[in-house]
Amino acid sequence: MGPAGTGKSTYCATMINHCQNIGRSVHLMNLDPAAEKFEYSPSIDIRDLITLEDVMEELQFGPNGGLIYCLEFLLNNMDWLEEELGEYEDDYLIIDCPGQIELYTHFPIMRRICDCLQRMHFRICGVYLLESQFIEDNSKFFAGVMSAMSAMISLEIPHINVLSKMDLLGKVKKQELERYFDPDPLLLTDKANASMSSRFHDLNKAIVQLIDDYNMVSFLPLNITDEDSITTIMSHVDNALQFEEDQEPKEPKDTFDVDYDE
Ligand SMILES: Nc1nc2c(ncn2[C@@H]2O[C@H](COP(=O)(O)OP(=O)(O)OP(=O)(O)O)[C@@H](O)[C@H]2O)c(=O)[nH]1
Repeated sequence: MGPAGTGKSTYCATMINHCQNIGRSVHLMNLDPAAEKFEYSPSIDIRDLITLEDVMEELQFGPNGGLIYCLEFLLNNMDWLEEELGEYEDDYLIIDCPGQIELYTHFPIMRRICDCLQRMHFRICGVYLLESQFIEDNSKFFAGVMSAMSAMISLEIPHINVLSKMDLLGKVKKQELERYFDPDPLLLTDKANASMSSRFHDLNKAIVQLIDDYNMVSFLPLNITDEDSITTIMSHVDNALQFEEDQEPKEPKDTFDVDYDE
């Protein structure tokens, strides 16, 4: 998951490549009805069920409304997904999600998709990508972290934050960068305060406190050409999936239905 253009499809391709190299059986599932091309062709593809282009053309929806419609359509046709998933019981699926963050933050759509997958006994781990450039601007970083936190809270699945496109961060000093991998909340607040009017200092402090309470300020760096960073992310995903396996089986909560026409 993650905002548009943050590198989700590239992440998926990198991870699939890595999994294939270490001999894991892995497949790509595409949940973006507007996706155009992939490095690996998806084994399961929402576009086989519905495409954004068709919805926009036939129902005269705009791109965002159309996307919501497509995912609602998927939710109303989960037997299609169940059938597609039938043959992948013991394999890893990497799910490439759309970049509209409202799907994770306030629409319950992704939550309901996760609930359905859990009912089918899949264990799920969320990986949320933010671009490394976010750390060059503190307020941008806060906004990104809060969108990641919002996704974590609404999906209620193990959640890993990843900083993508690390190769583009040439100019940032190493020590400054490390601050974001295991950040000190006080330093983050000071840095934000330094560039903002004193009117916002209490707000900055409260935000940093909140994101620190949820342990959301920690990020794993992803450099797609660096095997170590890929292996580290993979091992966090493995730990999260193992954690899920060790939990008592739980009946996922039913989320409320929303009438989008209204
Ligand atoms: N330099 C650099 N570019 C990257 C990296 N990852 C992705 N990109 C580029 O960023 C652009 C967007 O990458 P995608 O992987 O398509 O991003 P996405 O999040 O799937 O995009 P949407 O599905 O449109 O939201 C592409 O031009 C990629 O080549 C990276 O690690 N480094």
